Amino acid sequence: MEDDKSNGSSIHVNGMQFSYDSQTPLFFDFNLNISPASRCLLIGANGSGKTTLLKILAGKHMVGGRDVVKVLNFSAFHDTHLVCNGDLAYLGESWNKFVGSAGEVPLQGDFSAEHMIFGVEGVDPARREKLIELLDIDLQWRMHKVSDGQRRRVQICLGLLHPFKVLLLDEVTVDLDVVARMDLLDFFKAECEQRGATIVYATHIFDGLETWATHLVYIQDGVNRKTEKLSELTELKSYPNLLSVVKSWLRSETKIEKNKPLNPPSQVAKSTPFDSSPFRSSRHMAYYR
Ligand SMILES: Nc1ncnc2c1ncn2[C@@H]1O[C@H](COP(=O)(O)OP(=O)(O)OP(=O)(O)O)[C@@H](O)[C@H]1O
Repeated sequence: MEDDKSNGSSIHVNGMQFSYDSQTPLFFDFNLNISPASRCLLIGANGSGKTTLLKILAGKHMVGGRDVVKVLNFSAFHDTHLVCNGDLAYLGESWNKFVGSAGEVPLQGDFSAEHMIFGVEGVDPARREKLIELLDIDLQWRMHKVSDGQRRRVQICLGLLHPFKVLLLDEVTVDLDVVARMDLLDFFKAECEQRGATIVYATHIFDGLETWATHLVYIQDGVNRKTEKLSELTELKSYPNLLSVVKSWLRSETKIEKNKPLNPPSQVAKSTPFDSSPFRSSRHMAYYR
């Protein structure tokens, strides 16, 4: 019988292991629970594993069996309807390099914002209008001629057209001006409060997030160091803001790394016959979904 420990979590990761190719595992026995309707910040130094974790949660890497990485109680990788029906949405790397692509091959063309946004089928017209207005998109924009921030707005709009249940954001506000960023954060907050959506947001920009986020997950070198409600974060009482708290964590992290490695040698990957199996963890398979 299936052992379900997700306890109603929107996101449940149980004993996850993941490594790129035959490298030392980035994640080793990684666990995570994120409750419905939470707005969770994913925090960590450069290279700590935030993007990789979000991609795994988005079903882009096949990791472990069906019960290791679960979103809305389904397997993030195997249950493809999660992404197809829009319940699970991921907004990650920008279109700066690839306006459109087939795998890694960029497709070049003259697309208008209107062409892209109205090309998405089954969308509630009122939601579409609201997003176009919120993101201040000019439907006549030619996608190969607009600025990075304008292109990013169209990308965000496309990603939000369907009313997601779980949204994974990998630093999507970096190209946006301050007004667009704050409006978007307000929109996300309303989506969680009104529809019970869950958001995980990886960022290095903490401005305005103390009152926006409900939870925080802090990872260091693929290790879940802290999962906490923001209201229960004791450090926020002794530091002026979240930025100072995170700065103190990352500074002390450098000292830990200098003194001892986080992963004991026993956790370092050994080459096994499974490495050459087509069923090992693989990012390549995700390109064909
Ligand atoms: N395609 C890849 N192949 C091999 N190693 C990779 C690949 N992508 C990421 N890594 C490694 O995995 C680790 C985690 O990278 P990841 O991009 O998840 O970090 P991050 O926390 O998102 O960093 P940042 O804050 O800089 O965006 C890094 O050490 C990185 O070098």
